[in-house]
This record gives sequence, structure tokens and C-alpha cells, in this order.
Amino acid sequence: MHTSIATVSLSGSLTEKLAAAARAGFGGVEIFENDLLASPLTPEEIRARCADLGLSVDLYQPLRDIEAVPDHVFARNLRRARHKFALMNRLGADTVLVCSSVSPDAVDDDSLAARQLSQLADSAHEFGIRVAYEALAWGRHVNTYDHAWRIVEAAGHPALGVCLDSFHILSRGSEPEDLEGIADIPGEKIFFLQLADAPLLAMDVLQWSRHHRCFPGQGGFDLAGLLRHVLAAGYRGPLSLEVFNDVFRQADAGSTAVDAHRSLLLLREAAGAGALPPAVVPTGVAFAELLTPDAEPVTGLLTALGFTRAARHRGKPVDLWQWGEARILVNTAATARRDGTRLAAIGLESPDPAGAARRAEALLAPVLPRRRGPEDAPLDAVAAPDGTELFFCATATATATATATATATATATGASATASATVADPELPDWRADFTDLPDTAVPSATRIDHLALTQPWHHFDEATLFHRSVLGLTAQESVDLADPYGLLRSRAVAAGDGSVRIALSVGAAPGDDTVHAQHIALATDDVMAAARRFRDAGGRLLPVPANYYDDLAARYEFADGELDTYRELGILYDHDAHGAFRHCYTEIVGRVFFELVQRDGGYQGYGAANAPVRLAAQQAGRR
Ligand SMILES: O=C(O)c1ccc(O)c(O)c1
Ligand SMILES: [Mg+2]
Repeated sequence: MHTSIATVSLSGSLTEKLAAAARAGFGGVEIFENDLLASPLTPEEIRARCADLGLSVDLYQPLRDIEAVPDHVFARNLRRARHKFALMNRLGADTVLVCSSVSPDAVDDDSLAARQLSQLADSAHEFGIRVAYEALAWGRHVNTYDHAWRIVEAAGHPALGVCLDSFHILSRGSEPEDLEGIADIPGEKIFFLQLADAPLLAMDVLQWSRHHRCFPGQGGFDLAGLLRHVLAAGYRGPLSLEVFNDVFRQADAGSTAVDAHRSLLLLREAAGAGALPPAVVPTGVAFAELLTPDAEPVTGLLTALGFTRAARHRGKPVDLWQWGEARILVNTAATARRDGTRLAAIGLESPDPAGAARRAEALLAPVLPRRRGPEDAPLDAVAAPDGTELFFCATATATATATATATATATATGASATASATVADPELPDWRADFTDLPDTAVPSATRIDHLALTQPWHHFDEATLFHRSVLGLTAQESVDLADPYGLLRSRAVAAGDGSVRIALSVGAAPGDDTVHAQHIALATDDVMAAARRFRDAGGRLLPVPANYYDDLAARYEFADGELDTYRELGILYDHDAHGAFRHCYTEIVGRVFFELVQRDGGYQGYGAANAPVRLAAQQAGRR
């Protein structure tokens, strides 16, 4: 199925937009008039550029305020249109979009509209051009797709059809039965299909459309349902994205185009119109990898938390630190970077690593070269939109590997090597086979990685959510907006159904602020107060929380005697939801990374988001 994108959806000059669309794999473009007007290229040069890039020019748009006007006004409109038809011939575009009129000159007269659109189509036909008539949701008299179709049907001209735009249809709060009329339109009379999603906002529809459209799957519309209706009507033309969005206008065109194309591939899959390799939902976090120019501050922090250095990579400066089931790789291979320690990679337990990588690749995730020595276990890895490397791995348990590794760990700790619940497929290479165990004494513990909190670049937030949901098969929770002292923090979690993998995505307030852009690793323990105290007693610094916060907690909840004093002493924050309670505290920041200790009780599902503003304020205060 042919995919296309309107140039208005991407940032930059027309040349940059075309290059980005082609690179992301689109087959065609809708050329927006303003992009052409601002381009130094002649229409012939644009046509040649598109051809070189393998892009068809699927639509030229828009013609506005054409129909249902007094005849002398229409004569002027026709003159203007013929001028554009000649231009379109030079451009190699054979379909023109005509938006329903918003002009005060337009009258509410369908037969006049039909007659004039038919005359327009006659004229277009002389140029070999078809006219696609689109009902804008704010059109003066014509603002629904079925109304536009009634006019087109009455005109009965072979060069006149409708353009369906999902935004205009779904923004009007259409009920499922409102879409059934689509099936009444003969497929060949649907000349074009424009697709855009949007968050469900209560606002003026024109402003909503011009500023807040987003790619399918990133908003609240049922685009798959709409697409099924359009395909059932027999439409076989391009699936074209037309997204007016203030963020995408400013963001890098290359990454926006990839995000856009991925969204279309997913929409086709959701509508049952295109198969992708199935999602392989990860079943746990195998490790988080920190890249650091200076290991000491990181290893000091890990030691105070309770981690021990459990193994060393055979060929690279990478150590495996372990605390219970939580594993952190500390990689000192990096040449020192200005931003110091950062969370560079995440290992995800996968029941089918190669299958997970196949889906990721089909969804345009960059596949990373396997950073392996000759004897290293092959690892499938892709890059997330924020650059975090995602490794799909199968961590074999001691029962499956029976290597010296597991035996040594089990002996040293006195813990049962069969304590782990999952036994990976022994056929799959275990990434830990690349590590040689160290005889450090590990304290047995139920600690595991509860979640990873990844701050996204400001223009990648929606892309990141869609990526983690669709590529990894995780489920997205509601997005929450929180006022923090320096701006607005948006946060949205994606998780596996059983909570074995949780990733909290957020977009910070102040671009360029390192505190806001820090990533963190949350460690789940069954006794956060004991863990916090041990950390502090081992010389670790916990983030201090203002007394006012505890005053408020005392007002809102009843705690057992002395409990609040302990929270205050250790800087423990509290939240609860319909399921249970959440207690959490934070370590100091090292480079761009910090840790959180968390305790979930009673099936609490959240991430303590309500406490994020207090945490951010405390981190900011700590920097002064
Ligand atoms: O906002 C507009 O004017 C506009 C123009 C062309 C379209 O296809 C559309 O959906 C909206
Ligand atoms: Mg449109």
C-alpha cells in the first residue's frame, strides 16, 4: 500500500522535507503550497528531485474558497485554479485538494456548489487533473464528509471525488454509526485519504487541527476503525499523513519522518491491512548499562546501595554489579563525555530476542552493530528514539547454564542457584557467558529493577511512547502533566501487563537542564526504610525532602506512630492508589544518573508521579 506524507508535517525547507520523507521510506508526498512558494527550485526541479528520491507527487494543496459563490466570484476562482493546474502539470501532480469554503461569500446552496465544482472538474480534466473535495470541520456550510460526498455525487463528474481526512471526520465526535456512510461512497470516488490523530482536547476545532494533530496512535482517535471503513469502501489510493503540529514544525525532519512512517505501518497493522513481525513482549529487565568516564563515583554509589561487583567482561572494560536480581553494567570504555555518567543501554529479557529485533527493524528502529568480540554471545540490539540502546537478551539461570558463573555465585552467597523463576531457553546465547565471575560476596536479596525513568528530548515524547508500545509490545498508561517549579513535566509510563518491565517516559521542563534530563533506575526492595538506612549508613547521600512535604502527608494520611518520623529522617516519599501504597526515596545524582529505592505494597501501579515536583525541586536546590 502506497504511503505518503504532506510536506506541512515536516520541518525545514522543501528540499529537506523531501529528503527526509524519502529516507524514512515514504512512497510519495503531498506538496503544500507554502512549501513550494518558499522554495528556490522551479516546479520542474522539484518534480525531478522527487523522481530522483523515488517519491511520487500524490497531491497538491490546497485550493480554498472555490465553490458556492456568486458567478462573477467563481469566474475569478476558476482563473486562479487554472493557473494552479498549469503549475501542477509542471510539478507532475495529478490530484488537487479543494477544501470546503470558509468564505463569507459562500452560500448554503448544494446545487450551486455541485455545479461550480463540476465546472472546476471540467477545467481540471483539460489538464489531466482530478479534484478531491474535502470537508473542513469548520467549513462554512459543508463540514462533514457525507455532505461533501452528497455534493460530489450530485455533480456526477468523473474528475471530481472526495478527500477524506480523519481529523475532520473524527474531531466532530463521530459515533461509530456516523462512519457507516463511508461504505456508501464508491471506493473509486474517494480520491484521497489523509490521516492524522489528535489528543482529545476540548477546544476550538480549527486551532486543534492547526496545532495539535499528531501521528496515528499518538492521540485519542480510532484511526484503525476509520481506515477499516475506508478500505471496505474499496479505496486503494495512498495512505497519507497530514499533520499540522507545532512540535514537528520545529523538530528534526529526519526523525519526525521516521516516527511518521512507523505510525503508518502500525496503523495498517491495527486495521488488518499489513502484517508485521509480531511483538515479543519482554519479560523482565536483564540489566541497565551505565557508561562512565570515571567509575569511582558510580561504584561508590552502587556499593553503598548493596551491589557487589559480581563479574567482569572478558574482553571489555565492563563490570557486572549485582544486587539480588538487579544487574548494572558499569562500562568505562567511553571516552570522557561532557555530561559524564549516563544510562546508555537496557537489557530486556526476551522470550525471542531475534523475533523482537525483527519487529523493531520492521518498525524502522536502527539496528545496532553487534559490539562483540570473537567469542562474545551475539546480542540483538536496536536504538530507541532517545538513543538508548535496547538489547534483547535471554539470561539463562544457573539451572540452564550450569557454568562456573552460577556455581561460583551460588557457593559464594550460599543462596540457592535455582531461586530464579525463569529459565531461559538453553539454545539461546546467554550474555552473561561473556563475563568471568569474581569471588565477591553477594548478599542474597529480592531486590530487582522496578522501573527505568527515561527523560526524553522535548520533541521525542510522543514518538517514544509509540515506539515503546508498538516495538516492544508494552502497554501505555495515561499521560500525566505535573507542574514542577521550573515548568511542566509530562510523564507517561509504558509497562508489561505483569509489571515485569516498566519504563517511565517523561519530558522535562527546561531544555538543557541536566537535573531535569537525568535518567534514573528504580530498585524495588521489600523494605525501603531498611534499604535507605543501610545506604545512608554506608555513606550514601539521600535526597533531602522539605519538612513542609511531611506536614502535608500528616494532614492527608494517618500513619502508625513514628512512621512519618522515619520518612522525614530518610527523605522517603509516600503515595497511594486504589491498589496500595508506594514508598520511595532518591540517591544523589552522579553525572546524569541517579537511583530510586522503591517499595510497592498491595499492588500499587503507579510511579509516585505526584511526588515528582517535590523531588525535582529538591534536586534543583541541591545543585545550588
Ligand atoms: O487547516 C487548513 O486550512 C487545512 C488545509 C488543508 C487540509 O487538507 C486540511 O485538512 C486543513
Ligand atoms: Mg486535510
